[in-house]
Amino acid sequence: MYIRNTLSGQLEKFQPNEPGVVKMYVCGPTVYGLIHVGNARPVVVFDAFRRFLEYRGYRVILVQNFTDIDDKIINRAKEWGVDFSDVANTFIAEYWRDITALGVRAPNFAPKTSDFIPDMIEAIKKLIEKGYAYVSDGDVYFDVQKFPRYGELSHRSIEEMLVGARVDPSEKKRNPVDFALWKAAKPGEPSWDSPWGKGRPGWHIECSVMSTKLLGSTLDIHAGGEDLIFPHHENEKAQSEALTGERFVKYWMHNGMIRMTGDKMSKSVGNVFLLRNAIKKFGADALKLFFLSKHYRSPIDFLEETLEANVKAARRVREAFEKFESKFPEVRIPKNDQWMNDTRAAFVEALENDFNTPAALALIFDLVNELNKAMDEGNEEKALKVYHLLRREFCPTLGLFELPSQPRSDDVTEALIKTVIDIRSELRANKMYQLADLIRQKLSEIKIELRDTPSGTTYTFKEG
Ligand SMILES: Nc1ncnc2c1ncn2[C@@H]1O[C@H](COP(=O)(O)OP(=O)(O)OP(=O)(O)O)[C@@H](O)[C@H]1O
Ligand SMILES: [Zn+2]
Repeated sequence: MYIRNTLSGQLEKFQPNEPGVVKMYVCGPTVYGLIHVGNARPVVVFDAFRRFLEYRGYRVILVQNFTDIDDKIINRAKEWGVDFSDVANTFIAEYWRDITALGVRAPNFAPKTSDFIPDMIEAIKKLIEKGYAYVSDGDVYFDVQKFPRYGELSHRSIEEMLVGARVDPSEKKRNPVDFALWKAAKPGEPSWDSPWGKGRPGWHIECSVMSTKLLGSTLDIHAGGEDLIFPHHENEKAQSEALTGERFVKYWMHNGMIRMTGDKMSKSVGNVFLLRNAIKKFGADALKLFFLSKHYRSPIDFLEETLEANVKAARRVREAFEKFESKFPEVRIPKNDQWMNDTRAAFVEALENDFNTPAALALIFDLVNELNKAMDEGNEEKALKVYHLLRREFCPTLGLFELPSQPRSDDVTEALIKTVIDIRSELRANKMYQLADLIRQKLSEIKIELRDTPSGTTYTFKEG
């Protein structure tokens, strides 16, 4: 199997440290709000990758953290007049709801920052002892100049970083590129006792500590969105390697960004489509097809047309399965043969090439056509073989079609809205504007927004 390692920028043969075992860490969400479609991409992609490793016989130990101490969480807690942990625990619960609705398997461990504070303090103490970190007025910083390989992952030099760095004269850092390991407490913020006074850990140290505590000093795979390469992963790497003297990660995998209206879908930009609304509108399988139809490293634009095509594709697969299942309600297992082995080999070959899910999906769709053809021709034996590979091996390996189909804004709803729009257009044509406006208002109350365009009236579901 080959994986493109962000560290080398090359395709590399995959060989975990311990034969047969894969230790994998994925950076999880900062829990101060509901997750959006962009946040769901690494979750879906790396869940599928983990399933594929298991399909290939590896025992995978997957850790995905929750960042539950952060400025954004603290600000939200102040705004809402609750404790920071109430905000975090609320959005952790909401996260599980969303991920379950999406049909993604939970990681083996889901640690929270707040559960590992003593370990983080220990790690920071060691970094100071080893000369990689310094205390400055209650803060502790990592001294990047002391770590010669700093910049190796993001492929930039400290000089380049300095050009972009903001120099604040009140800074307590020696160098603007240095980053915080520990931040002194500000009034009204959650804080913990430490040798440097009350404070809280910086963002990067948490992932270094939680990953190595749970998985050991070298991880086989560290994954996350490419927006995390710098500074987050660069800093995690520097701290961890400075601490242990060993290589932190064998393979770094980064997914490309989901874009909306040209930019990265992001809470700070405000161009987000919440995952739960997307599941409601398109269904979990169409969404997963949307993520897996492009290579994990490519950017994808979140476009209605693309999603609609995925909805149709998902429906086509489901219909073929349902047809087979209604014809043959008993579970039957085909005898293995050369064709099945060759087909498996083609599936594996696609995914062993830097997890090329578009190629694997193309094979799945070809097989769906074969399934339909075999059923039409009454070739039961062939139909069973194709069905078996699809339903019990390939689709579960990518996490597809496991949940009961979820009615999105289903066909009946769609037809009803269109009928109402037609009646409203008729009213407008007859200058009965009051009634037409009443219809618009009533639809808006149930979160359906109408837009009159020169080519007719369109509608969207309002967020929230
Ligand atoms: N638009 C996106 N496309 C793909 N992955 C994303 C996108 N936005 C965030 N991610 C990934 O989601 C995971 C959770 O990250 P986190 O909670 O820090 O989100 P975030 O980057 O703060 O989101 P936002 O920018 O919306 O605040 C990370 O792996 C991150 O790389
Ligand atoms: Zn992280």
